[in-house]
Amino acid sequence: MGRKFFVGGNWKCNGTNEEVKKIISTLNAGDVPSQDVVEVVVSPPFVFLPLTKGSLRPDFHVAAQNCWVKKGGAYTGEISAEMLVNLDIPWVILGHSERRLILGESNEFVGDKVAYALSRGLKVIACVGETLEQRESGSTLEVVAAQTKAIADRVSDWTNVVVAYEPVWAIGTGKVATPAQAQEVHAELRKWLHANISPEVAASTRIIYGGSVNGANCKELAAQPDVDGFLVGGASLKPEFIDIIKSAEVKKSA
Ligand SMILES: O=C(CO)COP(=O)(O)O
Repeated sequence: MGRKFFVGGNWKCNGTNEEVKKIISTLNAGDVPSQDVVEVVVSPPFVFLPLTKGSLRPDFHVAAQNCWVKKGGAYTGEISAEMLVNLDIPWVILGHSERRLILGESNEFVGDKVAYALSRGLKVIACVGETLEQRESGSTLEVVAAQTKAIADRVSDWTNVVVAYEPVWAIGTGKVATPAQAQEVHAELRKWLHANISPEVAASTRIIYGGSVNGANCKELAAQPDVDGFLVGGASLKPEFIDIIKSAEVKKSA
């Protein structure tokens, strides 16, 4: 089954109203491959979701960066999956390492969030990835498998899940994983899905890479057989995000 290339832009906690408008107008003017070739999803901070959704070109979609683990209610400061659905926001990023590590979200909590968001009809970009210490101690595969298992234990339909492999040591550091390093973990993750879920889910689930992706390194990464796209942080705020979207062409000609 063909996996459509996927490029997500995670704006994280950045931007003013004016800056967001500027980013959107750059994106809207960008010459990119068609939706048959690449799926593009940008993720502004919550407060800019309506502005972004209202002014972004229709072939690009919008994601929230997080949502609450269950139905909304007395949870001060949280945003529920229901609210995102109500605003017609189709996607949500869950389990980003910044939330796992800074806000203490456990594998189980992230798994619960993914399951709840999917149950409300959202599509999920579920993030996994090891720290430098974990990589150096040789436990990368064990860590990403445990993170993925906590999701798999709670989710039966993977149609609306994109897995983002984001090694923590590569995020915001300028220290991108080599194409071989990314390919190795992506292939292992796919093997894990094959063995623990099904051959169909392994073949059809997109596994995208995140961590210091930019306009210069994206093509080589995109050429790896198990790299199905990117989740881009810093460079998604810049015009080079368009070049990263264009790296989908590498797949088309492969
Ligand atoms: O965390 C990331 C995307 O979610 C990656 O961030 P950078 O591209 O800034 O390294």
